[in-house]
Formats: sequence, structure tokens, C-alpha cells
Amino acid sequence: MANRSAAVLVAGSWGTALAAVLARNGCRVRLWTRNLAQAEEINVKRTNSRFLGDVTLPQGLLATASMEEALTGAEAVVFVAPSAAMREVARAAAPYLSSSALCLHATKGFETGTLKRMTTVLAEELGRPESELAVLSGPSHAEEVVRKLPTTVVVASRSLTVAQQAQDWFMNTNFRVYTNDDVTGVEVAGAIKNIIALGAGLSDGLGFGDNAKAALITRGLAEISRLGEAMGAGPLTFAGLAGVGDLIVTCTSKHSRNWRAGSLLATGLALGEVLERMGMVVEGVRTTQAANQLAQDYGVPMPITEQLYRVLFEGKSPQQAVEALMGRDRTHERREA
Ligand SMILES: NC(=O)C1=CN([C@@H]2O[C@H](COP(=O)(O)OP(=O)(O)OC[C@H]3O[C@@H](n4cnc5c(N)ncnc54)[C@H](O)[C@@H]3O)[C@@H](O)[C@H]2O)C=CC1
Ligand SMILES: O=C(CO)COP(=O)(O)O
Repeated sequence: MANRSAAVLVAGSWGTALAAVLARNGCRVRLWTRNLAQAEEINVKRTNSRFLGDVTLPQGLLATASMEEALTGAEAVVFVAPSAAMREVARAAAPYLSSSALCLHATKGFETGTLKRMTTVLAEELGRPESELAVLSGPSHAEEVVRKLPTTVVVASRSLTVAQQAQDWFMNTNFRVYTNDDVTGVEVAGAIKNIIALGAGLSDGLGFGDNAKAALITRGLAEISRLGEAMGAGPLTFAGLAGVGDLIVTCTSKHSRNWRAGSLLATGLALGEVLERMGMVVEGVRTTQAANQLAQDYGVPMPITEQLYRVLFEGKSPQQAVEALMGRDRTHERREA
């Protein structure tokens, strides 16, 4: 992919880290941000300090606040806006996008209100079939990727050709990319693991111990798989990088925004204060609302999600939520509920 042109929208932690991967692969990368001062910092100081500290960004990566400049000549376009901004960013990008450009996203969440997956939102705004789009997901904190620490991810597309093209753009010896055709499974897993990570942070913050966290991860995976399969995903995806892989990293890593937000909630701070202190997107909060609704729509039991919803939005205490989970009726491990 050396000497080819790519655009990454937007310049948060993950967009910047993915832009760095592409630039290190020899691509000319335009990183779009709505913030002119941030673009100047990236171009002059080679840092994006608010999101990635003092890490020096590679040459070949240029930031711009002009969508037209970012997209002109781009042969691959990577959408990495927070889920709440995906439609707006895709709509702004659409007029400048070449019809032959490879389009993928790396966002983890659903659209608030419509509960749509991100490839559906992109397909609608870009006027392309979902089969021409791809999603990149898996256990991959930006803070480690930008430092070239070994990372594995998956790119999923209904078209193997599209998935392989995305694999070609990103793959290198620090960043290993697998292909997959289960877009729904990869998107559902990437979104819902953030809910479980919020719960894990809360559990750790309250000193509930390692047994509780292992239970959250394992029973969280059961919940993710149940919803995913009801939405049409293949069961094996949840045993892969986008499923159990991302669940482990987000529930255990000090880099996780969702885990950190959960641990701050455990100190008794209100949700609004926690989000203000984080200063970065904590997708699990909106996703808890979305998944709680999806669980009802699809008739799928999601007890951890439901209890977290009550803690976040109905003022239930975490202790009461744990009591509710532990006091549920006895059941078989592989039974639906
Ligand atoms: N940070 C990470 O390590 C990873 C993040 N992700 C996912 O990537 C997505 C983005 O997350 P981060 O980069 O971490 O977020 P971030 O909080 O680091 O950055 C978000 C960026 O989006 C910009 N933004 C927000 N609303 C916007 C709008 N309407 N128009 C234009 N720009 C807007 C903000 O100014 C900020 O620069 C999320 O869905 C997250 O779950 C996925 C894998 C790893
Ligand atoms: O998805 C991620 C890692 O794979 C990032 O998770 P956080 O948003 O919790 O940091």
C-alpha cells in the first residue's frame, strides 16, 4: 500500500492511532478533524497530546480541518467518529468520496434512537450497499497501537474481496489483521463489550474481587452471543478477536475508557461528572441504553445489561444490582437466560 492515499475521519485516539498504522505502512494519510488547533499541533509538533500524550506521529500523516482536502484522491477512507457522530461525519464526507474508494469504520456502538449498526448508518449516508463496506474491530487500545505494540484485529465484510483489501491496507508485523464475513457479529460484539467493561470497572472499584470479574466477562459473553445470534450473527464470531478478545482487554486494561468510567462511578460520582472527567468518548453508556432496548425488541434476556441500565439511568445502587444478579432463579449454564 506504499504511496497510496488514505483518509481517516476523525482525529480522536483511535482515528489517530489507525492513521499512524497506515502512515507507517507507507501510505499518504490525511487525518480529518473539526478542530483547527488540533490539526496544527499534529502537523507542526507531530503529537496529538490531548488523546495520545507525547507519542511522535509518523511522517506521511497530515491533519486537516477541510473535509474536501482530506478526501480528495483518497483510495481508502476509515471512519472512526464516536457512534453518536457517525451519521453527521458520513453525511459531511459523502460529497467528496470517490465511488471506488474502499470504505470501512472502526467505531464501536449503535446509533442512538434508531439502534442501527454503524455499517447500516454508513451505507445509508454514503449510498452504498452494506456488502461494499467493512468494519475493523478487536482488542486494540490506541495507546498501545500507536506505540507499535503487537496487536491483532479483525476486518469483517460481507464481501471477502473488500475484507482482504482492508487487510492489505492495515497489515504489518505489529498489526496483524484477520478477515471475517460476519459483520453483524463483529459489530454487536464490539459494541456490547463496552457495557460489560463498565460493569467490570464498577465491580473492581467496589472491591468485588477477581471471581466477580471473571463471572462478568463469562456471563457477559453469553449475553453478547444471545443478542448477536438473535440479530443474525454467527456464534463462532464471539469466540474470536472481536468477541472474547476485546471483552478481555476492555475489562482488564488500564487503558480502557469504559473500565475507568465504571471505576469512577464506584467512587460515588454522578454519571455526568464521570463523563466530564473522562474527556473522551465512553461508548458503553449510550450502548447500555441501546442494548437494553434491543434486548426487549428481540426478546433476549440480558440481565447484566439490564442491571447496569438501572444503575446508570435509574439510580439503583451497584450493591442492589449485584444482589439482583446473584438472586436470579437457578438455571442451566447453557440455557437461554
Ligand atoms: N480509543 C481506543 O483505543 C479505541 C476506540 N474505539 C472506538 O473508536 C471510536 C472513537 O473513539 P476514540 O477515538 O477513542 O474517541 P476519542 O474520545 O478519543 O475521540 C473522539 C473524537 O471525535 C471528535 N468528535 C466528536 N463528535 C464529533 C462530530 N460531531 N464531528 C466531528 N468530530 C467529532 C472529538 O472531537 C474527538 O476528537 C469509538 O466508537 C470507540 O469505541 C475502538 C477501538 C479502540
Ligand atoms: O475498544 C477498545 C479496545 O479494543 C477501547 O475500549 P475503551 O473505549 O473502553 O477504551
